[in-house]
Amino acid sequence: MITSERMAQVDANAAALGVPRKQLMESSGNAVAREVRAVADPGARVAVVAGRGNNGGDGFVAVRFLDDYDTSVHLLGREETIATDIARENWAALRQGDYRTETVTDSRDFELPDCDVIVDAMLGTGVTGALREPEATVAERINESEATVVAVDVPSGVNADTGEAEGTAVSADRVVTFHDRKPGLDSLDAEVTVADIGIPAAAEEFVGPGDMRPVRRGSGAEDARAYVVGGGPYTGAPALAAQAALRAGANLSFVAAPGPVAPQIQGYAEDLIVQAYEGDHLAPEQVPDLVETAESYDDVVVLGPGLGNADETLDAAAQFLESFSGPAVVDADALPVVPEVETDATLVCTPNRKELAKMGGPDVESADALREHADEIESFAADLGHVVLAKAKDDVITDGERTRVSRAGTSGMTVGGTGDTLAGTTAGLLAAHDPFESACMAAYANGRAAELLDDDRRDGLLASDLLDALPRAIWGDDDE
Ligand SMILES: NC(=O)C1=CN([C@@H]2O[C@H](COP(=O)(O)OP(=O)(O)OC[C@H]3O[C@@H](n4cnc5c(N)ncnc54)[C@H](O)[C@@H]3O)[C@@H](O)[C@H]2O)[C@H](O)CC1
Ligand SMILES: [K+]
Repeated sequence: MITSERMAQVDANAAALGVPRKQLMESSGNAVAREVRAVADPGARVAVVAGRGNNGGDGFVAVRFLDDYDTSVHLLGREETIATDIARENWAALRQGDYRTETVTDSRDFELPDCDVIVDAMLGTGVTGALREPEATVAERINESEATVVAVDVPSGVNADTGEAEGTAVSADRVVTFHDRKPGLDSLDAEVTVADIGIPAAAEEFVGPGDMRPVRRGSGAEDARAYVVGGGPYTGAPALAAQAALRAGANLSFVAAPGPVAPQIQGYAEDLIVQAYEGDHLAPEQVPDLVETAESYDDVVVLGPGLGNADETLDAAAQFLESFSGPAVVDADALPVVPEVETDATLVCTPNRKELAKMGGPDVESADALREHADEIESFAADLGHVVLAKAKDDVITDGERTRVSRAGTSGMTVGGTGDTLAGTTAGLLAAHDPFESACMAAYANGRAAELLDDDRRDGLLASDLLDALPRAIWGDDDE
């Protein structure tokens, strides 16, 4: 099963892998023609009713594969209003060939020709709301007709994700859908064929620019705040994480740190708000205040960077997670406590290979081998009940059901601190997005930031260099 949104992501990933959407459209149209062949013999009359989006484009392509049929193409709308280049190019191919085409701007002028098969290519996954005119009237005509109706991707007017229609919708005999089943098709009274359109498996397995759609298309959180609980023995880690959160869209980034190191953390960056607590390391007595602060401002917490592993600190980390119920990224020394606690918090855990083993996850022999253990990491995340972003050369991201791999990155990233920027980036995204998707996007963005700097930095990359490149990596330079 695949939702329309995930389909759009996979489609963009395929384009980045060298299989552009026009090529997919060619396969889709070919599959539609195959379906027509299954219901009618050569010579039969086939009317293709096409909309102005890519669903219509699939219909135009199908016509070129049906030269031994008596085809006619009915474009709903003026040709200047065809919405995409690839659909327009396929329309032009018909116009310049010897095909029967007409444009219909007023539904009152539309007469469905006598035909044996109707190809419904009016609207696919791009539908919003009830069918407008002329589509609504044309859908009624199609439904009154005796011809066999083959719908392209989804019957026009039906929401592919829910199966619901807000107004009139085409009632199809058959549906040719692409790549994978759509959740909304199961409830329909139609025979559904899933056509393989040649999307590379890598477009689904690997995180790509398409996976960045939630952040690139959506609006960020109104009031995203990050709250890094870190520092003590180390000061750079919390500063990097907190700055990365700002780069990933947080409006404010706080660091709660022990008094003696707070000025040093502040000294790295004027953009941070550093709040000092008593003592030289995190201890249980600080926890109630920290939890209260984080919860009262709906902060996304980053727990771990630079905390160290004093017994008291680990106890405090466990207590924090037991009483906190918001979203949090857990990293570094705080990771091993996660399996030991009962928590209502929504966690994204970001272990490296060694931290993964310390958490009770699979013991992976080398950083290069992480991906081979993806199934075990998935089961581990399912048992844990939290998202795991296991970081290595290839990152494995899983929520126990969905698992993806991010290959983005460079050899320069083995330098210290890149895990801290990853944790902070995850937090910045987690304020506005689903935890699994945030983890996928953060893994891709952190690696992509390094790729953007690779010409200048090579193996001399610093984690702090990533901060500058993160916004471009997140909001895009690599779209189709
Ligand atoms: N990988 C893939 O998913 C592929 C899908 N293909 C086909 O493309 C369509 C989706 O195309 P898209 O252009 O995004 O949308 P539509 O063609 O469904 O419609 C857009 C078009 O319709 C107008 N519109 C929206 N709502 C309404 C309405 N209620 N009434 C009237 N008009 C409406 C809107 O303004 C746009 O102009 C997918 O289903 C597949 O068939 C690719 O060909 C192959 C890869
Ligand atoms: K359709």
